[in-house]
Amino acid sequence: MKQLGLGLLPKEELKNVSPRSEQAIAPVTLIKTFLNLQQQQALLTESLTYPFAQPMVTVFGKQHPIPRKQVWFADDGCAYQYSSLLITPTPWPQGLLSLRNQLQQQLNVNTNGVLVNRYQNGSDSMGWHSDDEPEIEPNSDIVSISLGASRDFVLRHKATQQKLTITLHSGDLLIMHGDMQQNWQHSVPKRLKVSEPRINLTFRKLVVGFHE
Ligand SMILES: O=C(O)CCC(=O)C(=O)O
Ligand SMILES: [Fe+2]
Repeated sequence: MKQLGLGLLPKEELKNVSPRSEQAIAPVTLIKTFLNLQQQQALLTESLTYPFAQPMVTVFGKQHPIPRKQVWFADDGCAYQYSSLLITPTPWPQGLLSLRNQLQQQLNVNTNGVLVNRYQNGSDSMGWHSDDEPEIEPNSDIVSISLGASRDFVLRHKATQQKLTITLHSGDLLIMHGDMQQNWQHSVPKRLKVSEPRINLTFRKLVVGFHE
């Protein structure tokens, strides 16, 4: 298991920033190949049974389907609201429950829900956002695990617009630390050359009973 610090930015990101010491360091930790090939394959197979939906959201007064599919698995009392959608929890499938326990044991991260996003190919995407909904336990880490196709995950600092791109490969785990959502947005931009599907799991800790 190799752990990378992400304090350094790629060269092209440096050219407009002076002096160097002004750069923010994104509060993320990347653990490459956290899941072995066998675990990746088992979860990809399990994901074929997940009840994915493609809800409509309102953007600038117009209704659109989100550009990907998703499902929210969580404990009782953990409904999740974002983009005006209130999503009630679906019970955990076995593979994700085991993975949640693995995160608790190996990383000491305690979660009670996982948002699964399915990007059919590089035309599917996720726009700029922060995961800063009020039902998320304040300052909790969000653990993101990727399966299938590699995709770029882009961070953008809210104040300076500084960008950082991390390519997430199958089996990689990225921790978005508690203070990240306050200062940074993130996105998964379209990548039209990508033809294979990707699954992303974001394990979260919600305040139980928030929407009750
Ligand atoms: O697909 C990804 O890597 C990011 C997903 C994400 O940002 C989210 O579910 O909030
Ligand atoms: Fe997010």
